[in-house]
Amino acid sequence: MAVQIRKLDSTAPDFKQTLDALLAFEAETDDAIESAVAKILADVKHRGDAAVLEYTNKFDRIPHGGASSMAAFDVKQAELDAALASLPEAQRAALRTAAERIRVFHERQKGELNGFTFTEPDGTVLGQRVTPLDRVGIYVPGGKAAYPSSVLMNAIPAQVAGVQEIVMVVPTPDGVKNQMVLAAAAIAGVTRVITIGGAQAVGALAYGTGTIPAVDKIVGPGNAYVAAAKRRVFGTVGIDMIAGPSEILVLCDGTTDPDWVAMDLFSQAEHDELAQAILLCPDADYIARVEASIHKLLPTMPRHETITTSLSDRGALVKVRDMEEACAIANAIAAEHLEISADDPLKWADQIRHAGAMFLGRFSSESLGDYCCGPNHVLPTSRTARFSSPLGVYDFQKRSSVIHVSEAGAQTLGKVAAELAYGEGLQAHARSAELRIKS
Ligand SMILES: NC(=O)c1ccc[n+]([C@@H]2O[C@H](COP(=O)([O-])OP(=O)(O)OC[C@H]3O[C@@H](n4cnc5c(N)ncnc54)[C@H](O)[C@@H]3O)[C@@H](O)[C@H]2O)c1
Ligand SMILES: N[C@H](CO)Cc1c[nH]c[nH+]1
Ligand SMILES: [Zn+2]
Repeated sequence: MAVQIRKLDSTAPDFKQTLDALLAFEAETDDAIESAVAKILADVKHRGDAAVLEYTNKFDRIPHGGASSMAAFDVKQAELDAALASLPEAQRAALRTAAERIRVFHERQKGELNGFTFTEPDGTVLGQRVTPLDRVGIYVPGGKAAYPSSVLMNAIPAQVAGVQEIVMVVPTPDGVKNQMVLAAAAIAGVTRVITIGGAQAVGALAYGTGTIPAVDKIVGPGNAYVAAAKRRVFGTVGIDMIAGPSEILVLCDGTTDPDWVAMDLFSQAEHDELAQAILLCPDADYIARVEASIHKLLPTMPRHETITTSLSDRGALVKVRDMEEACAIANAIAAEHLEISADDPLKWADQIRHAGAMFLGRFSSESLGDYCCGPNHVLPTSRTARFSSPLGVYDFQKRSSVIHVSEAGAQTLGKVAAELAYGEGLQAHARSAELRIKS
C-alpha cells in the first residue's frame, strides 16, 4: 500500500471541517472494547488472582498451556539485576545516562513543588503540606513493542516524589520477557515487577488480588483496553491521564532539511497505526519537498507498514498563510508533541498556549525527548493538552491544607463562619464556630 498523505490548504472553505474530522478520529469509543473491559474488570474484582491468571494466559498467549499460578508472573530482583548485567555495555550506559538526566530534571521539578506556611498577625498559621503517595502502580506497555524508556519515565518521578512502593506491570506476549525493560526496572529502583498487562493488570492494581496489593494510583500509557480500564477504575484509585496514540505536529518556516522533518513525522507514526503526524508550513514548495522526502525515505523504514497507515489515515501536510496562522492552528490542535523547526523558534513559542511538550529549533527532534532530554515522555494526547500536563513528580504527590487557628483568630473567623453557616441553614456549623468565641 502506497502512502496517501493528504495535502490541505488553510484557505480552503472546508479546511476547518477537514481538520476537525482528522482530530476527532481518536475521540470515538469502541463499544466492543468497552464491554470487554467492563467484563474483565468485574471478573478481576470478584475472582482476583484466578481471573488475572486466566486472562493473562489467554491474551498474552503464555506458552506450555499457560502459567498455573500467579507466582510465575513475579520477577525477582535477581532476575532484574541479571538482565541489567546481560545488556551490551553501550545499551546499559545509554539507559543509565537517560535515567540520570530524567532524575535530574524531575529533582528540579520537585524543588518547585514544596509546601508553604504563613502566619497571620493574630498568630493563625495557614499552609499546605505536600506528601508522597504510599503505593503506585505503573503500567508499561508491552503488547506490540517493548518500552524500556517508559519504565524510566514512569518510575523515576515516583521515586523522586518519595513513593515507598512502586509496583510495575508489563505484559510479556508469548511469555517473552524483554531484557531491556527488566534492566530499566533495576536502574529505576522499581519495588516489584509483575508480567501481566491489559485491563486485567489495571483491575488487579485497582482492586488488589490475593497476591497483588491494591495501589493508590495507576499511571502510564497503554492501548485502548488499558485506557478504557483506567477510565473505569478512576475513583477507586487515582489515574494520571489517558495517554492515547502518539502525536507530532511540526511547525516549519521552510528552512529545515526536508528529510529531517519527514523522519520526525515518521518517528511518531511508527508507534501506531492510529498515531497522528501533521506538518504546518507557509511555503508550498517546501511542503512538496517534504512530501518527496516521505516517498524517498519510507521504503527504508522497517515499520513502513505502520507508518504508511498512520500517515494515510491521520497525517497531513498543511499549507498555512503564515507562521502566525500556524501558531493559531497549533493551539487548536493542542498536540502531544510540537516541534517548532524555524530560524527563530522562541518568537513562535511565545504564541503557543497548548502543547504537551515543545521542541524548539531544528536540532530538538522529538525523538530526543522520548528518551533522554530529561522531561517526561508521558504526555497528554487527543487535545487534552488544553487542560492537562506531562506526567511529573506532582502526579505522585498530594497536598493537604494545614490550618492552625490561634485563639485570637477563632474570635474573628468564628463570627464570619457563623454568619455564613446560618445563611446555609447549618446550625451545628454555626454553633461549633460560636462556642469558641469568648462572650
Ligand atoms: N504516550 C506514551 O507515552 C506512550 C509510550 C509508549 C507507548 N505508547 C502507546 O501505548 C500503546 C501500547 O499498546 P500495546 O498494544 O503495544 O501494549 P499494551 O501493553 O498497552 O497492551 C497489551 C495488552 O492488551 C490486552 N489486549 C490485547 N488484545 C486484547 C483483546 N482482544 N481483548 C482484551 N485484551 C486485549 C492484552 O491484555 C495485552 O496484554 C500504543 O498505542 C503506543 O503508541 C504511548
Ligand atoms: N513517543 C512516545 C510517547 O508518545 C514515547 C516513546 C517511547 N519510546 C519511544 N517513544
Ligand atoms: Zn516515540
